[in-house]
Amino acid sequence: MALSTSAEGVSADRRARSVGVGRAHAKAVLLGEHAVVYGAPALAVPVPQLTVTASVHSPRHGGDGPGEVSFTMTGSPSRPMVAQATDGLRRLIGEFTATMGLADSPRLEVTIDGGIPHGRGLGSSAACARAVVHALAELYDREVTERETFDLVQTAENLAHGRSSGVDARAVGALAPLLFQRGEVQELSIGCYDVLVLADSGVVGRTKDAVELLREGFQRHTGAQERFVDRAAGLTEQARLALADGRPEDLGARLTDYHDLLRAAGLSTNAIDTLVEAALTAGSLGAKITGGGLGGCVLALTRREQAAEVTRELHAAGAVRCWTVPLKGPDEHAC
Ligand SMILES: Nc1ncnc2c1ncn2[C@@H]1O[C@H](COP(=O)(O)OP(=O)(O)O)[C@@H](O)[C@H]1O
Ligand SMILES: C[C@@](O)(CCOP(=O)(O)O)CC(=O)O
Repeated sequence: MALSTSAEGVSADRRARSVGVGRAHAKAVLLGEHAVVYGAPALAVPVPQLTVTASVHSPRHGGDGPGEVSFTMTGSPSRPMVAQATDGLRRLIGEFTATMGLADSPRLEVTIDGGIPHGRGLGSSAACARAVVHALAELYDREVTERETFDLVQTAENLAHGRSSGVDARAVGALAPLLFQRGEVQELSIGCYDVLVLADSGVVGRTKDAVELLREGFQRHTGAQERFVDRAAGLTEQARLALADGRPEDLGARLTDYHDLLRAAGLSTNAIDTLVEAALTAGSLGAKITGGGLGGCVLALTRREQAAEVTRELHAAGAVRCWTVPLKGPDEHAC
C-alpha cells in the first residue's frame, strides 16, 4: 500500500531568495512505544494541528570553505536553540550536503517556528528534523525520496534519543494512522473512528533517559526484556485488529492495558496516572501515557460526543492543555 506522506513543493520565488521552507507535524503513539525500539510493532497517529516550520536561509549560497550553521527558535523573544536539540540537526545538514553531492559546507541560518511543545511525547525533535530536510530540499531544489528523508531524520534522532526506533521519523510525515515495525510502515485503512483527547501534563519528559532506564532494567532482570516486548507486541496486535474491525471498546481496553505495562516499567508519573484515571472516570474508552514517558502527555480514546466532558475533567485533574485529534483514515476528510 502506498504511504501518504506530506511533502513540500519547491517555490521558485524562495529559491531566488535563497530560502527553503519545510513543515512537519506532531505525532502520538497509540501503542507500542519503547517495545518498538526492540523490534516490536507500534501504532502511531499524526497530530496535524500541531506543526513546526523550518526556514533555511543561505546568505552566501554556495559559499567557500566550511560553513557555520546557526539555529534560532521564533517566539517572543526569539532565542537560540539548546545544543541538545541542534547537535542532531547539524549532523543531519552535514549528511544532506554529503548525500546530495553539494561541494562545500554552506553557511546557513535555520529558523524553527515551533508549534509543538518539546518533551511531551509528541515527536518534536523528529518533526523539527523532518521540517529541516524539506527546507533543505527546497533550498537546493533537490528531490528527496521518503527513504532518504527517513534516513536523514534518523541521523538527528539517533543522536537525540541514543537509539531511535524510527517510528517518530515516519509518523511526523504521515497523513494517516500507521503500523510501524523495523523501519517499515503500513498505512491503516480505517474509516471515521472515535477521537483521541491528548492532555499535556505540563511536565517535560525525557525520552533518552526513559529509553536508558528501561534498558538498564532489562540488563538487571533476566528475561524482563522478552516479557515486556512479548506483552507489548501482543497488545499492539490486538489493538490493530480492534481498530481494523471497528471495535472501539476493545481498542480502549488495550490502551489502558498498555498504560499499566508502561507504569509497571516505571515510565509513568503520579501526575500522568491522575490524568489517566480522570479520563476513564469521565467516560473515555481507554487511556494511557504516550511517547517516551517520565512526563509528557496522556492520550484518551473517547466517543466524539464525550470529548468536551473528558477535556473538562482532564483540565480539572491538572492538564495544562488538551487537543482533540480525529482518529481517521487518509480518505476520511469529513470526519
Ligand atoms: N527549543 C528547545 N529547547 C529545549 N529543548 C529542545 C528545544 N527543541 C527541542 N528540544 C529537544 O527536544 C527533545 C525532546 O524531543 P523528543 O526527544 O523528540 O521528545 P518529544 O517527542 O517528547 O518532544 C528534548 O530532549 C530537547 O533536547
Ligand atoms: C519511546 C519511543 O518508543 C518513542 C519516543 O517518542 P517521543 O520522542 O517521546 O515522542 C522511542 C523510540 O521509538 O525511538
